[in-house]
Amino acid sequence: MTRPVLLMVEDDAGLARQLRWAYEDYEVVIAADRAAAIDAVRLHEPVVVTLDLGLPPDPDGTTEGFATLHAIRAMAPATKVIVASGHGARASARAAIADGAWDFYQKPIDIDALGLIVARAFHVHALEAENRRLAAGAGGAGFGGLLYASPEMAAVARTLERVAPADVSVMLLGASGTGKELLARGLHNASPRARGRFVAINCAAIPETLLESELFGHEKGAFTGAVKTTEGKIEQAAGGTLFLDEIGDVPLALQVKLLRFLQERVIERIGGRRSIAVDTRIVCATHQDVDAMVADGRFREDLYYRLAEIVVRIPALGDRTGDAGLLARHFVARYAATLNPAVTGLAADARAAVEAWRWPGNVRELENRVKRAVIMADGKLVTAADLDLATPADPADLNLRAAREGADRRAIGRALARADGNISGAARLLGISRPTLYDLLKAYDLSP
Ligand SMILES: Nc1ncnc2c1ncn2[C@@H]1O[C@H](COP(=O)(O)OP(=O)(O)OP(=O)(O)O)[C@@H](O)[C@H]1O
Repeated sequence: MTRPVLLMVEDDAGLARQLRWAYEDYEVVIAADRAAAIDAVRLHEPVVVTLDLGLPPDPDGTTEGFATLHAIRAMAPATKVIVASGHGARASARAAIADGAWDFYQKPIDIDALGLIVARAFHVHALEAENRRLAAGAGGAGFGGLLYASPEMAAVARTLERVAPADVSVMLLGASGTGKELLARGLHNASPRARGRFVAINCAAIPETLLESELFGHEKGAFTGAVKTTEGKIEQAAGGTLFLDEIGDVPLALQVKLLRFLQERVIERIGGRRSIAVDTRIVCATHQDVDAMVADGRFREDLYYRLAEIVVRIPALGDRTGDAGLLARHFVARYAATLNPAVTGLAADARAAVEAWRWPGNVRELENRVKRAVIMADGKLVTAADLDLATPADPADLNLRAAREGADRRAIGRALARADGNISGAARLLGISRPTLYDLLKAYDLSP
């Protein structure tokens, strides 16, 4: 097996000799200056680079080191660059990290300590590469386009992977912009129906009067304007998956028709007399509180049970540990490539702001903010101001508040899960009243 290349940019010949043999897990390549480093990056495409900031012709300063860092970042943005900071040079290490370095180590070098940092960098790079591979849907594995590092989303993905092969109906519950459509597509792609079509319909976006014909189709002459016979979405999804987005917006009269289809698996086009058998898998989604809708009669209970053989709750972006930062970096890279290639990453204040923001609009909001910020950015790094986000104020205050909120969210999430989404049950488990739980759900923008 070939060993991965570790490029070490080091101008001290004695130290370089020592480093060359220090790490047996890697093929260590040494470069003594910027030009040699750039050549080595082109030739070997190393995943991890260690970089001494003091390089000739400025061995006592950091200008050459920074120029090398920028050159590497421009050529290979995914490379993990670990910079060396001489004693008393923490400020330059911090500046290097703000400029896109991944980590730093203190000189004089401790071979074992540096080895750990390097090993971690390789590991993180491998995870990111795996995520990118999943995001690109390579090989049809995983859920196409889904990017996450959080345990919360990993659990969702595991559940969906498990239910994908079974022909059961799945209901995805989550706020707007949490990726429900992406997950529905992932479910289709991971199912035996992947060769069939994935047909999506947003039940909230279509006027009530047209929704029936969109779903069931119509015969020529069925109503004014029906100039030709048209298949509905249900028929189009035969052999594949039908994704009913915003199912909570389907009016009661149409719910009856939908239920009949789910029971008998046949449809009649509007104005038609023929029953047409359709074999399709139903995945639906809503941001609404369907339990409450069932409770007060706005959603038919019998239809709910047909649609919700498996219910999967999609956590809000703010509840996914570490995902906002990962997605922000992903969208910066994606949009910089086409909209503003000068942009190479996020400034420290932007990273802090991304972590602190609650993301009420979830991934869609994050994507839109980053896209706009990439266009607006003056420099190489997107700032908090470009994102139109406030820099988090006093970190101590913020942390305490965030910690309390985090604890509340976790407890509420667990109680809701245990009470199967039932508000009264969850409130009892939490030892609070129903109205208090409702207030908390609203304050934290959670859906039961
Ligand atoms: N985990 C993720 N990784 C990468 N992109 C994501 C992820 N989640 C969502 N997105 C992107 O965010 C946007 C919104 O996702 P999507 O349309 O699936 O959300 P939704 O929950 O169906 O929203 P709505 O209910 O408002 O229709 C899309 O551009 C999608 O590609």
